[in-house]
Amino acid sequence: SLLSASLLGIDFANPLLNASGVYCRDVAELDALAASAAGSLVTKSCTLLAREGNPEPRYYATPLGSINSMGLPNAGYQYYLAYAQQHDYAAKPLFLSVAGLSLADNLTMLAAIRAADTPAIVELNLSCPNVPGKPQIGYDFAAMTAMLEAVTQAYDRPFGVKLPPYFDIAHFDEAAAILNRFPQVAFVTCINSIGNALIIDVEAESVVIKPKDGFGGIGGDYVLPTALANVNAFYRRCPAKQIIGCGGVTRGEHIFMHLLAGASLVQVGTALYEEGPGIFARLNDELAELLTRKGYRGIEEVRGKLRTL
Ligand SMILES: O=C(O)c1[nH]c(=O)[nH]c(=O)c1Cl
Repeated sequence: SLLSASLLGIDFANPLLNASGVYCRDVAELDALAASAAGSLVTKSCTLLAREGNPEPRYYATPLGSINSMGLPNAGYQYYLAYAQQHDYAAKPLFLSVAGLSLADNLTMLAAIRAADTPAIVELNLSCPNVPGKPQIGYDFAAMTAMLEAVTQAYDRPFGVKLPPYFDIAHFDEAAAILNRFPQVAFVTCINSIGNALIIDVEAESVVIKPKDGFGGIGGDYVLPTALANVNAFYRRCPAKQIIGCGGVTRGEHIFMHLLAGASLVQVGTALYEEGPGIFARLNDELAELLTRKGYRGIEEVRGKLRTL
């Protein structure tokens, strides 16, 4: 139908899902997403052991978006694997986001996920922490290569990677060249939050979140152009892979932009946090109205059709 989407040969009723980390940390939230108009859902990035995460306030929203330094609070990978094993895949697909604190942790989690033999699709979060003092994995190309070499040995199913935003053409080139060495990396999710931003409250003359002296990843309106550029950069450079867009979606026309840029599915983070799962019905309606007004019969006709001048 009009909004039907496809990834890894799997059918989706529509291209929308949550961004990992938003509205997906416990069963109640995951069940609410499963019951919503979202075409699929992804779990909070998990670690080997459960984590409380950073002290609060660790999330703050402004009229233009959000800032967070959650610190990977999650119930531990077995919790999300158990959820994946009871999920009704006939209703909608489910993604498991994995963000091990070490390569060893990722290998342990992926081996368990593989052994469970669930239909869940793995999204490997490369914005996970690296050795202290070194940049996150997504910004350490040697570590990223080593991680993918080890993961593709341990996990023999197609999976995807969640990338941080890049801002330099040479970085798009280098990151894509690494990913293209791994055909098993079947999709790329662009982008994670733009890291280490700082939001200031003038009234209080203060930062707005407690961890890291107020430094945190931003999402929302702040990041839409960067998200679209990363979607299109990897769409152009990775013709054998699919792209999941993430960043800056608050209205149907933003989903349309992500589709034009090359996205097959589109994730919603900050706007979902602020509006709740009802947002998916609104966004699907707005997207359907836009597609119909423009004479499209399906989102497949839109994907990657961005014109240049
Ligand atoms: O602080 C977090 O939990 C977090 N926050 C983000 O904005 N992206 C991530 O990938 C993670 Cl893991």
